[in-house]
Amino acid sequence: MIVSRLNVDPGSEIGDEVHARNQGLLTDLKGMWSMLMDIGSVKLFYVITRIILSKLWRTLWYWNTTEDRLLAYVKKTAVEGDPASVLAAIRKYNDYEWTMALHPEKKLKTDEVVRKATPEICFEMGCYVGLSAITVASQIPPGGRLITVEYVPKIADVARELVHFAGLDQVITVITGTAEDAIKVLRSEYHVDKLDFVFVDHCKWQYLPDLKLLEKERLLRKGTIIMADDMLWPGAPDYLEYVENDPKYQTERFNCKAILLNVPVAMAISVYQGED
Ligand SMILES: C[S@@+](CC[C@H](N)C(=O)[O-])C[C@H]1O[C@@H](n2cnc3c(N)ncnc32)[C@H](O)[C@@H]1O
Repeated sequence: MIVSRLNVDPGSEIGDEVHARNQGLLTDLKGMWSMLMDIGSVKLFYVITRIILSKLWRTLWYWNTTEDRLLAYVKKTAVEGDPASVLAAIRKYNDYEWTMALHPEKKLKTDEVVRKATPEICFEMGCYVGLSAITVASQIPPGGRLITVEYVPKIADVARELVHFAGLDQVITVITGTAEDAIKVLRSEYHVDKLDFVFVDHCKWQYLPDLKLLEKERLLRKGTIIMADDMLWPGAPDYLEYVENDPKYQTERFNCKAILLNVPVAMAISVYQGED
């Protein structure tokens, strides 16, 4: 192609030479590109740029947000009143467009932990559209409940709609606001005495302060399970250091890989050993 654009006859000697040089250049470029892609930060930059550009394109084209599109997709494809089908549709939507919803391996681990623990009173920090909330709510025993907090009002509205669509209004309460503010009113406004299970998945620098606030408000009991996502990437090192070293917690890590980046990620699963 390049040869003909240069107006050189491909069959001629000069044509062959130009063609060979182009091929060499192409191979060099490919080599350089794959070398760059091996460098973690470049790969990270590439993946994030791709996600942002594809989201921007969709947002301008459809003139709505990722969460609006996800909600419409779930309502169109899932069965109303069936949490499993809502979860499957949210997951399927992730194949079309990246969202912040919990990745499949971690969802399975959450299923397992909650099923074994049979917690009645659960609290989540960082609801997003409710994938992890619906996951937890699907596993808790009858009569149990989950209070979840989402900081962005529009996203909290989508989560409420999805919870309603899944038929879980009686089980899940979505609070709009910060986890910190919610913790302060859990006892007075939501009649929580002690929490059996806590899922931590909001902004990483708030993990530790909010955990300490739960301790201070005496909302943890001996045996409360605290599951925290994104331990290694993006990472909450101060939180991990605390739950892995403070004798008030017994912690194990669940290691897996991030889907897009193929980098190691982990969840911390801690059991509170402190006083009630
Ligand atoms: C990683 S997403 C949560 C994903 C969700 N747990 C799931 O698996 O489907 C993090 C969410 O936490 C919310 N968030 C960030 N900081 C927060 C805070 N301080 N309090 C409550 N929500 C917060 C963000 O708006 C975002 O929707």
